[in-house]
Amino acid sequence: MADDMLMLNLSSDSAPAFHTKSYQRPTSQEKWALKKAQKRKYSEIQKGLPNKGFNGPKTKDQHPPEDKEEEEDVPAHKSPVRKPAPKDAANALSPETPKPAQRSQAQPKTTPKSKHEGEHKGGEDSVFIKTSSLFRNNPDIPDVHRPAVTQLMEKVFTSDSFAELDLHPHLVATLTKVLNVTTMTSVQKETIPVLLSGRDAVVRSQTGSGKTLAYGIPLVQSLQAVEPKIKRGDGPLAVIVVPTRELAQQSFHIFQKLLKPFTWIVPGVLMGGEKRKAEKARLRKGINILITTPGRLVDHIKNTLSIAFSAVRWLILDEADRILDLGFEKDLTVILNSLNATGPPRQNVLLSATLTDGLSRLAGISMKEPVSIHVGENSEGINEPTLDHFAVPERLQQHMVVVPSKLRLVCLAAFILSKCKFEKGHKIIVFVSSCEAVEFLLILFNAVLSGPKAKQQPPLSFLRLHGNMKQEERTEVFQEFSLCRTGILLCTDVAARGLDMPQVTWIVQYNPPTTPAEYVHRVGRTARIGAKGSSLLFLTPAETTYVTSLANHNISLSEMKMETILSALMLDDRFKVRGKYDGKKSSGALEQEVRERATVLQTEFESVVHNDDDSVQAAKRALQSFLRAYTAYPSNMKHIFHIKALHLGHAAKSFGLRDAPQGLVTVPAKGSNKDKGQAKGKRPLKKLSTEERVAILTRSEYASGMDGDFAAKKKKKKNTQANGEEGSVE
Ligand SMILES: Nc1ncnc2c1ncn2[C@@H]1O[C@H](COP(=O)(O)OP(=O)(O)OP(=O)(O)O)[C@@H](O)[C@H]1O
Repeated sequence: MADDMLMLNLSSDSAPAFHTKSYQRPTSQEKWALKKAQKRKYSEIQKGLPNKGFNGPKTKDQHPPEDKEEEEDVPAHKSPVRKPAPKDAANALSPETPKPAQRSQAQPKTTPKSKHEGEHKGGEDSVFIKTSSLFRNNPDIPDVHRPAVTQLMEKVFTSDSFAELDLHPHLVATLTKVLNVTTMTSVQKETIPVLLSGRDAVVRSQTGSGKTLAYGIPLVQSLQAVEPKIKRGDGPLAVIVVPTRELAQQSFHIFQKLLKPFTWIVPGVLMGGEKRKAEKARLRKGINILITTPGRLVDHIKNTLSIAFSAVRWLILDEADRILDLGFEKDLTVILNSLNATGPPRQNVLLSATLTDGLSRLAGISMKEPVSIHVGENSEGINEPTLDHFAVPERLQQHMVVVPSKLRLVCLAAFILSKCKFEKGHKIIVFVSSCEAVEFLLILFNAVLSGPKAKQQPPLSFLRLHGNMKQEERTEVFQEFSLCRTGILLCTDVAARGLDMPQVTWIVQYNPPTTPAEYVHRVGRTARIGAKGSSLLFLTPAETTYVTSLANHNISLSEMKMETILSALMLDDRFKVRGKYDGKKSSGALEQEVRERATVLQTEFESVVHNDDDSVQAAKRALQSFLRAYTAYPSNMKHIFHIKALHLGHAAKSFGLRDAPQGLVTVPAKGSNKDKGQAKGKRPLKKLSTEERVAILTRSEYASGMDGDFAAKKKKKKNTQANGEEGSVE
């Protein structure tokens, strides 16, 4: 999520604490694993091998191996030598910031410099590695209650061909030759005749069932038949609103293909991140099928004189429930007011895999007796009337795993290794709750799982996609991941809706989504159009009732065991502690060895994070953004996801931090530069209602990528008006 909505003041005084008292000592095996990792790291450095990690000099908390000291898993507030850290994550979001003077007093206490500095002499190249016990002090993993669920089934394909419809022969030929489709999917069979008859429609069918062509085909059929022939100069006859830039691009490419035989109809796309001047020029020339993200369309409605809606006959809201959502409410009102002010009678179409009747009635789109098309039916073949029950693809295998916070990072890494290193042909999307966490994981995984030490040829390929990236990069990544056969995409919910990336085999939800609908869309990036696919949802022991919440929407998950996932580390000799596993050991010994290897991996992550101050700060930012996102669960989910239930120290561990950082706050330090820009009109997150928070987070994630920076726009507008350019934002 965009950083700018919060005012952060991440204190940098996070020198790892050295506890003088043990809270609970690691087991001898864990010590062994630690020693092994330390020894290896030390000898690597002695040999002059490059240190793994982010660039930058070694920090002063690197000490010779003889100085090593196992970091105990002492809850922050039990440390006898430092200023008490917040007991829980909720406190970490408290706006109380230690005053600089207080901080400097606290500093010597947190790092017993004198002791280590002495021993550090002559140890320029040496390293001190600490890791806390990963397998101690974790909450018990409860038995997960999985209520019986009748999964809704939707038949994807029919045996009916497009040729049976009353379509222009060139359109049918294009479907066959250019788009390689001959028989209709269920949603297409039900929707195309309705739309060809001129009716409004509310369409719901599972993800990856062909909804784009379900509205695209009748739209093109109807526009190509308009007499006299449509001219560019007629302007938009159809407006298609989608929530993200990538989806806008994807839909635009489909229309380019569909319109091949009808060259006089011009499609065009408007979206944030593109040059407005170029878009305005295209609008002036004429776009007949306008595909757009809401924010950018509003931008043009307000600022582009050449945009006119007098000819609009179609309004299509793809991913309609997202567009009607809190975050886009205002934009949609502006769009509808503008469309309603002028033009002929309009055909309105709303589509989504998770559209509920209530929502479509709320739309305020003055639909004329819309036809409800719901492809879903239950296993008895009866149409399901309760519309907050969602269908997921039949060949999607859904799993969940319960992982204590401290083990989340190693468990995710082990899962990725198991699929992408030890099995072949996997293409994975990992959903994470914030842009900062995506950035952080990308750097960390590239350093540890994919770096030269991984000795993997070709190396694991990690990509990332989120709303804070530049548009060119977003487009590049989207295309690259769409085309690649294997790889891992780390992303936020910006990639959750509508994107059709072929051959994705696994969807991992590292952070659970805020609504069951978002769950459905995320997992829907795999198992599309009748293909197989799998998904894995990470939950902490405190979050397992989420399974019941999903069951209430007819979503059923099977459980995967964390130990099974971690056991993939046995295949990777990089993490071995006591030599090659011979496969004849007892299950107890195996379990122990898996734990040791997990500890070695965590140690690697922590040493990368603590390699320099920049990376520590990146980890803290990621942690902070994770905590912030955690506050955004709606009130009906707070019994499952409550910030107060998080253990800050354990959460910090999942970001490779050895300690719970202090001073994570939501208001700026007085006098900071950020303060000046952000204090205006922006309140600390903590003071917002949950509804407002959800709206901001949703909007910031989706909109950060699509409607540009309104402040910048306003400023520019002022400048250009001063320069005599009427109404221009360019
Ligand atoms: N009749 C068809 N036969 C074969 N493939 C089809 C057919 N119609 C669409 N497809 C393909 O199915 C895939 C999914 O289509 P589409 O993206 O329109 O699904 P969707 O229902 O809109 O999914 P989501 O709900 O995730 O947005 C696309 O690759 C598309 O080319």
